[in-house]
Amino acid sequence: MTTTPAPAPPRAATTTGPAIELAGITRHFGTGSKLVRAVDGIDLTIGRGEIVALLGPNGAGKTTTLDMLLGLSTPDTGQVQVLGSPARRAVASGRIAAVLQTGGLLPDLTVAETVQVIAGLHGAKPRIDDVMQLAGLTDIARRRVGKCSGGEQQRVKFALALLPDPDVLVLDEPTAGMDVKARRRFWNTMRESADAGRTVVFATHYLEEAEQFARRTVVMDRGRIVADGETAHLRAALGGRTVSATVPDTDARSTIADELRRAGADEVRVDGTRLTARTTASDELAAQLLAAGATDLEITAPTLESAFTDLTED
Ligand SMILES: Nc1ncnc2c1ncn2[C@@H]1O[C@H](COP(=O)(O)OP(=O)(O)OP(=O)(O)O)[C@@H](O)[C@H]1O
Repeated sequence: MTTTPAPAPPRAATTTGPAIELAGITRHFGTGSKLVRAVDGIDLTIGRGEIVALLGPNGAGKTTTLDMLLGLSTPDTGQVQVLGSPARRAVASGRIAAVLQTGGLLPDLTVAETVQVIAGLHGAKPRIDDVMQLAGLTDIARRRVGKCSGGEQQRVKFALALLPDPDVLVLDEPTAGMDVKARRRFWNTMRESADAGRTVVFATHYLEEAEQFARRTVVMDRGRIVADGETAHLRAALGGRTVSATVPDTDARSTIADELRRAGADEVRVDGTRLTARTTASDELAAQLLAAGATDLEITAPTLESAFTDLTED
């Protein structure tokens, strides 16, 4: 039996309330001395249209969290709501879809055939052309999936996830194994999709992806959320900024370096005429250096990599 899908309601017309709500979620594996608390009490609310990076080291609990979000596993305790419904109902109605690390594609089908078969199952044939284009697959439509690179296969999975026109898209390390060019291409495509108002949650090990793509970053470690905020704020709030300048005047250089050390600035270094320090008062230090005749002033924010290391270190 074939069914014609009802036209999707405009995204803005769906009910109000958050896209995702996790309340008091826990999930463990094993027992006794082998007990692993993969998710150890997570509360997380994600609004509609937000793009959120879930960042954390191996084993932090990201995949376990996303699996519960997708109804693939059930929390031991706590509630998962997606667009106001239990996760499984949201998945069944195509309102949430995912690009996961696991889950194979059939290698003997071409890219176009793969998309057509799944579109048939979803009753989404009218969306095939749009989705092929959005996922950047038009040029490789006739290639067998088995001959596609890792990055191209991820784009095929992305296309399949877009077929039901989901409101929420979940991506678990979608660019793992892609080279820099493929990664950039993937995120450009994703950005277009997100601009259409979708909520996007992605787990990543690539810290620059969180910086470039997500306004909000949730950092997980050992099953817990250890930081949650605007990606730029998270970066700036942690560790201040590194200020570096050439200070030709020897007395001024050593006076400023001594003052910085007394004030508790980190990593105060003097290499020849170059003075470098990490401080939370970077504007004040920059003004002081310029007043002392400094040149070649540089101020750099820490990378998320170093912010993340600071956060997750004991
Ligand atoms: N099915 C399972 N059986 C036993 N332990 C599991 C199972 N799934 C996950 N774990 C454990 O739960 C913890 C969290 O794993 P999870 O895969 O959620 O982390 P992650 O943050 O996604 O890691 P990665 O970045 O490596 O994918 C890890 O210690 C992992 O070994």
